[in-house]
Amino acid sequence: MDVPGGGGGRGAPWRKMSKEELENQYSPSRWVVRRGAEEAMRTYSQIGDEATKKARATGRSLLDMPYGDGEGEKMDIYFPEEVSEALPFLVFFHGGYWQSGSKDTSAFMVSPLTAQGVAVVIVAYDIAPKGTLDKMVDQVTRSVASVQKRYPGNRGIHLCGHSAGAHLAAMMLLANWTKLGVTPNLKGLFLVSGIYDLEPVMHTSENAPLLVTLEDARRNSPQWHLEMAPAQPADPGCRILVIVGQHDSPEFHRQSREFYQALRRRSWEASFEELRDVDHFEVLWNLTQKDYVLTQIILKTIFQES
Ligand SMILES: N[C@@H](CC(=O)c1ccccc1NC=O)C(=O)O
Repeated sequence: MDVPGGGGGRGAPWRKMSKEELENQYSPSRWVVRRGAEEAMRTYSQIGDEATKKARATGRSLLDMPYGDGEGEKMDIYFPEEVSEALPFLVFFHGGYWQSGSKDTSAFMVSPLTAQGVAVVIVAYDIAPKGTLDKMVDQVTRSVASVQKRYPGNRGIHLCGHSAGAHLAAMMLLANWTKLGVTPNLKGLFLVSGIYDLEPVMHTSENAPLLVTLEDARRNSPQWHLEMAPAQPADPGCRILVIVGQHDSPEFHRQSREFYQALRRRSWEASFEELRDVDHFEVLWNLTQKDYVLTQIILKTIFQES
């Protein structure tokens, strides 16, 4: 099979990069502008940890709800004060290159969203080396189906993912819901600083615990499916917002832009947003703030459609 004709094809810029340059492009912490790499990562974990503690201490929640039989197949559900049968849901998948991160430190957006009447679900999945990419995609698919089964009267489910989590969210566009016996009421996707073509990542040190082969990479690349697989009908009721931070690396910008363009070519209702003056991590920790531009975009989108 040939490689995609677009940015992932033979002429893709990453194919001409040295090993060091590729490593650099796919190390988000090396592109932060306001602090050192380690400090940025530390601050990110700290803010995620504090936001999660706050969400668990102050609001109503159901923690560690199983969405499958596996030990790691759990999700935390955070509710707004107002009890309602018909809540809009936002389901979040954390990042960490499919090998770090946890639902227990990823409730960044819970407080500002529950305060406005949105139920927020933070999903755990088996990161590598325990989980493979296929396993993670399957788990995330079942978590979304489980939200729909548990709350059939929901007023729409929006998915949000950061970095590797944006990849998992984007893979939901290819999910076979019929197999799971339920079609989630998907209204939108917020894809934040994501990776949609996994092939370049396969050539970096991040692949050591993942052990992704070229076939795994393609099977699990939404970009590849959009460009190469037979066209699937786009869902006109599902809006997709592809978001990248100004200080994300040029390769992260390229991945987001090309995924957005591929979505548009396949008739998805997609839009693209570059967020001013934020790096790969700040974009997420800013979601703890109700006034942050992305928090406001998410709320506006959810309430326009619910
Ligand atoms: N090793 C990476 C860490 C990283 O990429 C990351 C960390 C936390 C949350 C998301 C991340 N990126 C993609 O999933 C780095 O050097 O930036």
